Amino acid sequence: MWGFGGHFCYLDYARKASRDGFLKNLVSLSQEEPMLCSAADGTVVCVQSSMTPGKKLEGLVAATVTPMTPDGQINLSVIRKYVDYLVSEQNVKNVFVNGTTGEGLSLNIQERKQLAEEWVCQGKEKLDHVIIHVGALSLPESQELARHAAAIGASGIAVIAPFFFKPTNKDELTAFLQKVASEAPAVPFYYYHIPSLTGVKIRVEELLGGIKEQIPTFQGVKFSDTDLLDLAQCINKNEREQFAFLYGVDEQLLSALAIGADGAVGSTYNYLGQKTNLMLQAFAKPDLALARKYQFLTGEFLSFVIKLGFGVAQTKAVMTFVSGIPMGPPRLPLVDASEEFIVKAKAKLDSIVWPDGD
Ligand SMILES: CC(=O)N[C@H](C=O)[C@@H](O)[C@H](O)[C@H](O)CO
Ligand SMILES: CC(=O)C(=O)O
Repeated sequence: MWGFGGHFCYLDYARKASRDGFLKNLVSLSQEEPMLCSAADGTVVCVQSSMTPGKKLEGLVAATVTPMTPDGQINLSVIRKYVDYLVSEQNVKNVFVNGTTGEGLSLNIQERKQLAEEWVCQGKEKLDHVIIHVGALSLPESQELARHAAAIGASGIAVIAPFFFKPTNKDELTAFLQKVASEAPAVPFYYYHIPSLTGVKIRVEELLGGIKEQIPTFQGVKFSDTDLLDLAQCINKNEREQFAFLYGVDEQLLSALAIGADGAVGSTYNYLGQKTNLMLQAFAKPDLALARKYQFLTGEFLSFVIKLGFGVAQTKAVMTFVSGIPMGPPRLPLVDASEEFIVKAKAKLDSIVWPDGD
C-alpha cells in the first residue's frame, strides 16, 4: 500500500508501474471510495480524490481545449500550467474535459484516458471539480471511459447523445445514458445537451421525467441550447433542487441565470472567466445593470469573432495568446485559425473597456 501526497502525481507513478508491467489495470475497489484502486496483482494502490468531495457543481466550469504539439499529438506537458492559469488568473476551479471544446470526439480512447488522468492528477488540491466527458458513438467505448473516469477519481462524468445513429425518443436516449452511467455507480452523472451538434432534439424537460429512477447517479445537465423555455421548465420542475443546471451558450448566460441556472460550462471561461465571474457576482448582488454590462461586453467580443468564423480552432488560438500557454493546432477536420483572425481577435479583446477600469 502506498500513499501519495504533496506534489507527487500518483498517476505518473501508476503509468510508470503500468509501463513496467507491474500495474496492469486500475480498477475501482469500492463504490464509496472510487479512488481506491487495485493493481492486477491484487496490490492496493492508494490514490486520493483530487477534488472537494460532495461540493455541488455551480459557478463557472471551463470547457478545456486539448493542448496539442505542432505535429498533432496531445501535449500533456502544459496541463499543470493550464490548471494554475485557470485558478490564479481566471478564478475558475472547475473543468469539463474532452467535450466539444476539447475535441473529445476527435481523440482516440487512449488519448482521452491520458487527458483525463492528467487533469485529475494536476487538479489535485487545486480544482473543485474535474468532469470528464465520456460520450462516444460506441456504447462499449463510452462505458470503458466511464469506468476509467471512476477509477481515477473524476468528480463527475458527462455524456452527449450519440449522433450518428440517433436515439429517436426519450426511452432510447435514457437507455443509452443508463448503460454508461451504471458503469460508474459512484460518480455523479451529467447529460450533455447540445442539439446543434448532435441533432438530437429531445427536450430535456421530457428526458428528466423519472430519470432518477433509471439513473440514480443523475446529477444535472450541461444545457448548450438556446431554448430557454426548455431550461426554464427543467428548473421549474426541479423542486428539490437535486439537479445542477449548467448553461452552455456563453453569450446569453445572464438570461439563463435569470431563470435559475446554477452555473455555466463553456469555452470562453478559459480566458473570460474572471470577467464572467464578475458578472455572476453582480447578478447575485443584485446589480443587474452591471451584470448586463459584462454580458454585453463579452457578447461584443463573441459576436465580433463569430462574424470572422469562430470555433474550437479559434478558441485554441485565443487561449494561446491570452494565457501564453501554447495550445497548438486543432485536429482535422478542424484547421488552425488564420493569422488575420488572431490579429483581429486580439485587437478586439484589448480594446474592450471593462467596468471599474479593470
Ligand atoms: C458549440 C460550442 O462549442 N459551445 C460551447 C459550449 O457548449 C460554448 O462555450 C461556445 O463556445 C460559446 O458560447 C461561444 O459561442
Ligand atoms: C463548451 C462545452 O461545454 C464543451 O466544450 O463541451
